[in-house]
Amino acid sequence: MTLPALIFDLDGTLIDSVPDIHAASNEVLAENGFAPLTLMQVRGFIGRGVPHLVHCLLEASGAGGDEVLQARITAEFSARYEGAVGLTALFPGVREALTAFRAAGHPLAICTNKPLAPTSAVLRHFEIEPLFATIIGGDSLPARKPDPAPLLKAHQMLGGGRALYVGDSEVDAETAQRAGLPFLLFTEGYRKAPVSALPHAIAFSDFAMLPGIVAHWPWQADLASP
Ligand SMILES: O=C(O)COP(=O)(O)O
Repeated sequence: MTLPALIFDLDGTLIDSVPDIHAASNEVLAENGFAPLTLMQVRGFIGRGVPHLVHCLLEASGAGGDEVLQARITAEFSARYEGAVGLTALFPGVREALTAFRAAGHPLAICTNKPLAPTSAVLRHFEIEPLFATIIGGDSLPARKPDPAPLLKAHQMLGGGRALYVGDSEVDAETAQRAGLPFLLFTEGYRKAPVSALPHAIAFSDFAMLPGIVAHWPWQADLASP
């Protein structure tokens, strides 16, 4: 019997990327004459893709609503951030959990709102890209999460069937709900609301717990799974 597919969000779930995103944001803001923002401010802007991040950067800098500026800063941020991985870390236990899932035969995928180029760069940096059969980025489809289309596409690319989505945020919880997949909430990521406010099947704080959770998943009782 095929083992369940596991689909992962990236930022705030597998990787702690805020320091690099914060640094690239402040460099681009400085080049355009704006003051730096705090790490926690930028952390709150992550999860809905680069255009949303840049929109929030400009709003917080008192320059929202300028579409020409938005387009320029989006291009400048993308160029600066792509390949900026030096301050990014895998969350503890991620490499071990992913390696164990792959060795056991679980089909693995990523469904992130981060564009494909920086996604691939960071996965190559940590030498984990070959573990994933499918990678859906924020620029893979016309729609981004919380639209369910990217998650449904990742699920389909893995052959459908039993699957779980693992993520850290409000966006991920809504996406899983709309796609009809059970959602596993990693509590140490970038969510803004309390755990209780996010619809989820189970919450976990340490990737060392994940193999046990998946191995004992109550599929029969899980009416949400397709
Ligand atoms: O907003 C982004 O660029 C990426 O966020 P995600 O990996 O949590 O989807």
